[in-house]
Amino acid sequence: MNAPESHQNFPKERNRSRDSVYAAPREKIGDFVFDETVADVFPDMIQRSVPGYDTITSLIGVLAGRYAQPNSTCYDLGCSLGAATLSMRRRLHQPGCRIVAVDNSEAMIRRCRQNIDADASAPPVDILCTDILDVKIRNASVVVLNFILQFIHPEQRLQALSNIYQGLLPGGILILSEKIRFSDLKQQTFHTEMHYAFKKDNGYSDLEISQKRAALEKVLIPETLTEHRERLLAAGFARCDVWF
Ligand SMILES: C[S@@+](CC[C@H](N)C(=O)[O-])C[C@H]1O[C@@H](n2cnc3c(N)ncnc32)[C@H](O)[C@@H]1O
Ligand SMILES: O=C(O)C(=O)C[C@]1(C(=O)O)C=C[C@@H](O)C=C1
Repeated sequence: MNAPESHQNFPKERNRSRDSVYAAPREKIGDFVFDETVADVFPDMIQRSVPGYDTITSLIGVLAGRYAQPNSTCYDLGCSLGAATLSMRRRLHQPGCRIVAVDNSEAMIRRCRQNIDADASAPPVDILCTDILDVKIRNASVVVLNFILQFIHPEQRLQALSNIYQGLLPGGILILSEKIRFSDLKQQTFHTEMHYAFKKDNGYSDLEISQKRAALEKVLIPETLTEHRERLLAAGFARCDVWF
């Protein structure tokens, strides 16, 4: 398939707005929220902030094409503008498959609907504006959590994963992407510095990086790979493999 060079999982006409949400100095930094301002620039923001985002999102579609089962449902939980939904939709060839895309931000869901409407792929998509903790997962062959578990309160994460596990068909998969934390201080410092360097290289200023970091501090709670692994096994998953 042809993949345009940037924001390849979003329709072209929604690619243009550049993220300058944290560019101007702020007296007080409130908690980060997925509101209209963020939704407007989201394709640019996430691509310039998350190393590997486009590759991961494209490969979610490849994984769905491989693991989706006929007459089953693929879930995109915390779908934002529908990038993972579109990536899966374009690669699902199994008969009777549908996608359920869920996000609790109205600003995101409104734009997600426009993106799905503008896409001509065949599998039906249901778009729900609700909390992923309130969604009963049923008859699922593929469930995607692409950079969203990190925004769920840590005490609610086991419940979220157990709910997903209970709704998965035999042979079904959960694809989980997260920003991770390292328990070794030197390793954590190295990765933090690399992440800042990535953002600077993508045109963010020191002020933008530090103001956004302050806004995310209490909202995006990363955990170690071990914590994720142990929780996935506690939720019932038979195995947990790092694929990227
Ligand atoms: C970093 S974005 C996810 C990116 C998206 N999955 C993608 O592939 O482009 C996190 C999203 O999770 C949503 N979110 C956060 N907490 C949520 C919750 N409890 N229920 C539903 N959506 C939630 C936010 O509104 C936001 O759109
Ligand atoms: O960790 C950061 O600094 C980020 O910017 C990451 C992150 C994310 O992983 O969701 C945070 C919020 C935005 O939605 C885009 C990217």
